[in-house]
Amino acid sequence: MGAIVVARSLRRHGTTRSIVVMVTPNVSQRARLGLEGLFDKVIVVDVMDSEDQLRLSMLRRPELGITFTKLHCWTLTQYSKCVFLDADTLVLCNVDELFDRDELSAAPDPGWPDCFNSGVFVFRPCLHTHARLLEHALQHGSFDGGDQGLLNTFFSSWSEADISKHLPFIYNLTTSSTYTYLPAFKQFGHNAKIVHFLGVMKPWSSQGRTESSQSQNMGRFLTLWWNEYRAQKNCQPPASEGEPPHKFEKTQQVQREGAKSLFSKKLEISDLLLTQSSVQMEEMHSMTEPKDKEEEVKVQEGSKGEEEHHGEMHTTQLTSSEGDFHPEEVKGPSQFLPLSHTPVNSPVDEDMSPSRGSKDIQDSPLITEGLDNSQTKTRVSEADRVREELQRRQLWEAGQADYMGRDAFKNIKKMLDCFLE
Ligand SMILES: O=c1ccn([C@@H]2O[C@H](COP(=O)(O)OP(=O)(O)O[C@H]3O[C@H](CO)[C@@H](O)[C@H](O)[C@H]3O)[C@@H](O)[C@H]2O)c(=O)[nH]1
Ligand SMILES: [Mn+2]
Repeated sequence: MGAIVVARSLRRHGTTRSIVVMVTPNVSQRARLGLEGLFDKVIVVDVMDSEDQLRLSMLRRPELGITFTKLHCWTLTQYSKCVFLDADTLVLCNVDELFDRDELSAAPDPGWPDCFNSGVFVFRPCLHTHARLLEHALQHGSFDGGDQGLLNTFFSSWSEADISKHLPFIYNLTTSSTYTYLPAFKQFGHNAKIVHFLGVMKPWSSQGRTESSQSQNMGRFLTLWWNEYRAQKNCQPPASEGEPPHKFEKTQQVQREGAKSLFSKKLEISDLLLTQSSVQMEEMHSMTEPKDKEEEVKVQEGSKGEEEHHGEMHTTQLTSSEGDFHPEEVKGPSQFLPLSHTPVNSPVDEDMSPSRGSKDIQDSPLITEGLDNSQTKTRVSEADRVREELQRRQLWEAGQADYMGRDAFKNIKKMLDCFLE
């Protein structure tokens, strides 16, 4: 879903460069066909995993080991220069000027601004660099277990050597900036060129609940993301079904029909996902609905550049560790909780321990029809609990922690102690 949005948003803003996606072999044929309708090229690469579980667990993101797969981008030597975009980015305007930069250009990471964030970066494919990167990985590993730690120690002069390699933050505006530095976000946020939904909560996993100060800020980007995703549904199908793959149909009304039926439908996106009630789907719809005309995304007629490659491209990566992605089965904002990602680093108290929050539910099947009443109740209440945790995390991330209650210092300390042990 992320990769689709990246491609669509690049095209919407008239990129003249080729758009390429790297996928791993476990991405289904069907999903690849969907991607082929949008990307100039779908390139299959092997999974590379740092398998550095210790460091990744420090980051609380064990799933990020496979981001080593990104390193394959240096093998795309049919292109002379590329811009890598994470699959959780959304392009807000034409950013082709990024190709004026040189390797390795990237924006600061908001968590440690002397490191660059590896969700958006300019690089030059080169087999020699690729080999050196792998060698570096073997010798030194990655200090955070993911590609970002590795790339930062490899391109270690980034923070000091050449200011032209520092991309402005607006090329990689991470969503956390709304609560880490809200006044700056208010002052400069409207200049954003690429939004990056960094962190455990992704647009496709969010419930779209943005009641806090985030609602006017990130909620807007979330709306744009969903509009872009839904617009896409009307502009394929893939080449094999007759339609020119890159011809977009004019204007798309946001599709609403069908969303309610999601509840009883077993979706195959991942067995880590849990459907939610149709009532909440309705809520989600109203949250993501454009609030005013300005926010409405208009789909312009456009076509993929016919020119041959200019030796440059945008690239993004998609891997899927679980099951197939069937775009056509998703009718609107998804109502899924990414259980593997659930309450990672929000403060924990007795009732909210990660084991209760994720493991139990991970083990339970999807909510489906045909369960007897008591079973249904148990599972629904489990779903409620996970939902509650997710809401709590969102409030926490929006700077609205319940400091007097469950997010009290003693609970935070307990979690830190547990983490440090
Ligand atoms: O199952 C997965 C997981 C990741 N990815 C790709 O890898 C990227 C990075 O993962 P993401 O969840 O976006 O990581 P972030 O939350 O952005 O975390 C940070 O840390 C990661 C690990 O170092 C870096 O890759 C990111 O660029 C950096 O922003 C994704 O966008 C995808 O392109 C997949 O394709 N499939
Ligand atoms: Mn990312």
